[in-house]
Amino acid sequence: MRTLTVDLGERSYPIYIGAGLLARADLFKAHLAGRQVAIVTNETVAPLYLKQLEASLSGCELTAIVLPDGEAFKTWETLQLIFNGLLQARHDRRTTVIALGGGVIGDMAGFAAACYQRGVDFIQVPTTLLSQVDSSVGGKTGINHPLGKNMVGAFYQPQAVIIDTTVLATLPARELSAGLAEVIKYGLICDEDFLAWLEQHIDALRALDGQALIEAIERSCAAKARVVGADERESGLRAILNLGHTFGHAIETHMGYGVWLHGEAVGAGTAMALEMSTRLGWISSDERDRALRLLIKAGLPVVPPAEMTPEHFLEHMAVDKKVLDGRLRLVLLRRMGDATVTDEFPREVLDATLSADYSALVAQLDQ
Ligand SMILES: NC(=O)c1ccc[n+]([C@@H]2O[C@H](COP(=O)([O-])OP(=O)(O)OC[C@H]3O[C@@H](n4cnc5c(N)ncnc54)[C@H](O)[C@@H]3O)[C@@H](O)[C@H]2O)c1
Ligand SMILES: O=C(O)C(=O)C[C@@H](O)[C@H](O)[C@H](O)COP(=O)(O)O
Ligand SMILES: [Zn+2]
Repeated sequence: MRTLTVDLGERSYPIYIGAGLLARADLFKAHLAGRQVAIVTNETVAPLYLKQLEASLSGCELTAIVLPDGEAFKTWETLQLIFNGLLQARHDRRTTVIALGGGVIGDMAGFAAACYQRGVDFIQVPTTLLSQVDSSVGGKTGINHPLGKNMVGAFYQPQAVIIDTTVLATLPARELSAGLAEVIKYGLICDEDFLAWLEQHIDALRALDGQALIEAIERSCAAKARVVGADERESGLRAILNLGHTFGHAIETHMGYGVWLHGEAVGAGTAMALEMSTRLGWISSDERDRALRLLIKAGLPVVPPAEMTPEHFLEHMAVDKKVLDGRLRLVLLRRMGDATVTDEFPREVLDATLSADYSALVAQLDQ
């Protein structure tokens, strides 16, 4: 087992990474506030892993809250189902909420924990690659609004993150690729060595090689822990974790939540951020192409949806959480492995990025 720490003073917590950790009763029990535990999961994950987790929590007073599955259910209405489950089973302030599932479950269960009786403890047990490398770490919790992604939520840190890598065996290939978008993100924003490692190991990761997965998860979580430890509430540096997300969130909102997976939208959004960084002269077209090849090898889309016009993008991007005083701020690459958040770009470069021909960009890659 590998153990990392998210260093946030009195809110610091461990991230445990290893094969078979769902069976480690000792890890779970070390982080419970009291005897009451509410497991929040969904109708896909419950039949696969709920019994295993319940076995590790023997002796606890358990409630399982099983939600409908999908990004389209990351809503107020579903949040209310969590509160109904907690109240019906008379959960008190010493309850621990355990999120068992992907990022949708983790974000919602964390937000419910932040709100229930003004805050109860929670533990993240992420079961998708995306949630193991990104969403379970750092305390961003929340739900979507029809007008914008993750627009209602709270910063609320878990007590621990327990990552069992064996659960990835049942993850659909499309979801694995979506997770790789966030893994590649870390290489691009802050770790060029990791980017080179990913180029060497992308096939092994897609083939679910256990050692490669553990290394990718550990390096990703370490990068995220470093950034979050330096800027928990995104007053500056943390925004680099949003590479590709301003464009990507526009795609998710415009297409309807769940039509494009979050990781897929981040893949295409990252291609747009790479293109804009190239047009600004910050990275070369060879460097852009190198990153595009890796995204494609990971099984990700790098061409935004054909039905989205520049005007559609601009409309959705105007409600991005990084907008300040009406000014759009974007995460772009100054160099490979070095991201920055900036509002200093000519409007024409943004317009050119939004109307660029991404299919042509892909077509020239192999020529
Ligand atoms: N809080 C953050 O910092 C943060 C970071 C990145 C993404 N997010 C959010 O995370 C969400 C995306 O998370 P996601 O990609 O995990 O999607 P998800 O939670 O929808 O899970 C993807 C699918 O995989 C299924 N699944 C989960 N584990 C499985 C397993 N082991 N075997 C088989 N099927 C399994 C789920 O039921 C679902 O159908 C988005 O809402 C995004 O906004 C949050
Ligand atoms: O943890 C962060 O900070 C991130 O930006 C991670 C992103 O991958 C994630 O999608 C996050 O939910 C986006 O946050 P938002 O504040 O832009 O909604
Ligand atoms: Zn993301």
